[in-house]
Formats: sequence, C-alpha cells, structure tokens
Amino acid sequence: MPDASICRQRGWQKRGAPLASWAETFAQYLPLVDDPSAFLSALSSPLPVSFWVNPLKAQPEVCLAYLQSVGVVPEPVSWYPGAYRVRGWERPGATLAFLAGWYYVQEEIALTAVVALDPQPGERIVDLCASPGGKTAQIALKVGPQGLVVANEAQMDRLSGLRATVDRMGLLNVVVTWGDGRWVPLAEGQWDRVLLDAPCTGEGTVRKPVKSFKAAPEGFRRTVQALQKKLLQRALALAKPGGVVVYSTCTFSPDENEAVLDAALGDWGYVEPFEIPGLQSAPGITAWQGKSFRPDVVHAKRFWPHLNDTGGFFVARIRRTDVPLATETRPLSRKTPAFAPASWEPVDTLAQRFGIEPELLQRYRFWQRGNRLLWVALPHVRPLEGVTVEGLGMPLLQHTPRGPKPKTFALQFLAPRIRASVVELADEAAAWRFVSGQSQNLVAEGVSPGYVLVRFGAFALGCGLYGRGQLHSLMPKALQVQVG
Ligand SMILES: C[S@@+](CC[C@H](N)C(=O)[O-])C[C@H]1O[C@@H](n2cnc3c(N)ncnc32)[C@H](O)[C@@H]1O
Repeated sequence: MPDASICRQRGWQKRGAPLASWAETFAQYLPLVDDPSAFLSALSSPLPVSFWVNPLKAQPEVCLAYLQSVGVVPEPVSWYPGAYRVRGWERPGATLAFLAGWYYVQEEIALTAVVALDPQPGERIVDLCASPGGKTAQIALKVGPQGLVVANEAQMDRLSGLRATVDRMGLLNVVVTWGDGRWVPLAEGQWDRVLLDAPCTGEGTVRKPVKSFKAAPEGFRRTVQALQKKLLQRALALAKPGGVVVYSTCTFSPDENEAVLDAALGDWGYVEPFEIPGLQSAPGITAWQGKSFRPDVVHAKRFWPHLNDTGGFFVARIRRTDVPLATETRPLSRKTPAFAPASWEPVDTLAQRFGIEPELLQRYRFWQRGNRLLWVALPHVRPLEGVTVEGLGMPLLQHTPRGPKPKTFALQFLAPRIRASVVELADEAAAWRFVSGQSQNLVAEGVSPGYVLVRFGAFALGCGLYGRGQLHSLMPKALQVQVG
C-alpha cells in the first residue's frame, strides 16, 4: 500500500507545497480507494476545463461552432447533456461568447450535486451556500420560469460573484439573499428541495491550477465540521416533509462527509440511493478511524478523481421525513434599503429608446432598492420576509442625470426584442476594442445619440454611449477582457 513516503519518492508534490503536507493529506485516503496508484497520479495531473451551454442565450451547436472557430475543441460530457470538456484551455473566460453569457465554466464533477437534487419545473428551491452560483444557475434553468431559487451566501465579498452569475446567465427567477445559512430566517418546512454545497477544506480541488496546495490546519477542520453540521440541520429544517436535501462537498475527508451526515440527520432525514448513469463512483463509507456511521451513508457517492478524470467530490441525497424540526434563527444586523415596486416610467423611457414593445416588458415586475438601480424579475419573484435580499432577478437600469442607463446584462437579455438604437460592429477587432473598454470612431446610420446596444454578429455585447461619430464602451471594469 503506498504511503506518504511513496508520495515523496514519486515526486507527487503540488507546485510549491510543503511536501509532507500534500503527501500526508492524501496518503490517509489510500486505504479507501480501489486503485491507490491511479488516485495519486490523477491528483498530480491537470484538470480539464468544463463548461455548459446556457440555453437561455445560445444554441449548443452555435456556441460550439464559435468555440471551434477560435481554436477550442470541446468534447461532450457523456453523462450531462449540454456540458463539454476541453483540455489545455487557459482562458475560458476570455471569449466573446463568455461575455455574452453563452456558457458557464464549472468543474465537471460539481455538476453532480444538482443531478442528485433533481429539480423539477415550477419548484421552490433554496441554495444555502451559493456563491459563485454555478449550481444556482443549473437549478434556476431546471425549475424554469414558474420556479424560484433562493440563492443565499454568507460572505459579503462573495455576493458580487453570485450576482454576476445570475446576471450573465440572464436568470429572472432567482432571489439572492445575504445571511449565515445556519440561522437564515427563511420559512421552515416549505421548500421542495434544498441544496447545501457546503464550505469545506476543498481537498478535491487539488487538481485545479492554483498556486499551491495547503493542507487545512486542524483547528479549521474542526470549525468547518461544526459549521457543516449546523448548516445541514438548517437545510433539513427548511425542506418540506418528503422534500429533498442534497449535501455536497469537494473534499475527501470522511469527517466532513459521512461523519456530518451521521451527526446531523437524526430522524429528520435519511440518505437515499440515486443514479447518475455513465459516471463511476464509490459508495459512502460506514467506518473511519475507529468511528462508525449510520448505515444509510452508504447511499452517498464518492467521486474519486481517477474514476472519471475529474476533481474529487462527495454527494448525498437526503429524503426529509415528517418529523418536525425547527432550528434557531437569528435576525440580521445589516440594514439595507428594502426592495419596493418601481415606477413604470423609466422602463417606458428605456422601451421607447430601444424600440421594445411595451407589452413585452409588462409581463415582468420591476423593483427598486434605494435610488440607484431598477431591477427586473418574473412576477412571482418577490422580496422575502425577514431576510436580507441582495438581488431580485437582475438590474435592468441605473438612474443617471442623462436618464435611465441600461445595464450590460439586461441589454443582452433584451437583445432579441430590441428594434432601435443598435450599433453593429464591423469586425472582430472592433468587438474586442469594445469589450476591453475602449472608445472608437464609428458612424452608425440612423442611430440617434445616446445609449445603444452594441452587437457583433450573433453576440449582444452590451451597452455603449454613441454620439458625434464616437462609440464609448460602457462595459463594467470587472468584465472588461483585454485582447491577447
Ligand atoms: C463550496 S462553496 C459554494 C459553491 C457554489 N455552490 C457553486 O456551485 O458555485 C461554499 C460557499 O459557502 C459560503 N459560506 C461559508 N459559510 C457559510 C454560511 N455559514 N452560510 C452560508 N454560506 C456560507 C462560502 O462563502 C462559499 O461561497
């Protein structure tokens, strides 16, 4: 059986990592895997990039044809329709298709959590630890326009990433909330499904091209396990009787996986079998380092990296019983302006500028928070009682002294309905100038000065300001992609 010293001899050292730390972390799992040598060599090889095509914005064949035209060669992921993998793709976020929201880059094995959750059209689902929102987006697409996703995140500095995903994907059925998932005061016993993609030590992400692997200190391991248990109990409290809770992590540690299920589930839920045809997995383990776990943890799935050439992942699908469970909630201290219904007038001004039939917009609801942004959402997507709402659908426009300024992703979303104030760029060089934030000289026949939708071929790129023979790019700085 290989041990830490063999890891050292074979040079299984992640760039810059303290050798003992890397080797010892993974050597402890060797008795759990079917092929220790294959496991260790998978950990040391680069991870393919994977992505899925956003059906709200692109047809898969059009997206693939574009990627092939820029030298990217995607292979379909056999077990997840619409997902693809690519080897050696260094900048998957640096294409026009990415900026236009045609695809989302997400680790292949992380897709399994939502497959296990199995969201159905029209359902109401909570994603308790949501940023950066890959799984939120998967769920939102599956529940569709009648469904609702509450995407909650505790870390303020990770909310913008979550919001950016919702906006870029063009999702109008998501409410983003800020709060600690352990105490978040959402209504209990009312949600069809709850996803807990828990914070963890992330051992399974070791193949990602990050600077170096650092084994989590023991204190952090203990803290995170206690957090995972509390979060799972809150997830169980939120789910309705008969509903589904999925618990997932991207770590190998049984202490953060089977042991958490064992400690948290009680009579409130049981781990049930689920299938993902076409994907290899190992069962959950029932004993580890002298501890034994409840027998149903065997129905969880462990995805070791060598089984499918992916990162490492753990997924358990839990069926909620009807045993009542209420966990502690805590009121939130953050005071933010509440979302309130917005007036139609600025929306109408926008509709007129861009030649959009007002009836096409009247099917949505518009919301205002503070006096800066106006948001658009589907009619059933409303502020929730008692929680801090940070996003309701997506921002449509910003109020400015020169009138309503459309937001980049809102223009992308509205693009198929836009009939006026459109600037078509002549070539790819002009498109790259625009997305990298540069102004350019340009005459657009029949376009009056003001805000415009900027397009290049099939891509709705975003908002520009046109006038006096110049097009100024209003691409937000965080999105600007530099050429090359
Ligand atoms: C594994 S990541 C989630 C990844 C996400 N589900 C996705 O697919 O894009 C865990 C997230 O939980 C957040 N988090 C940590 N502690 C939390 C808590 N107490 N309540 C809610 N979220 C928390 C972290 O900030 C992090 O964004």
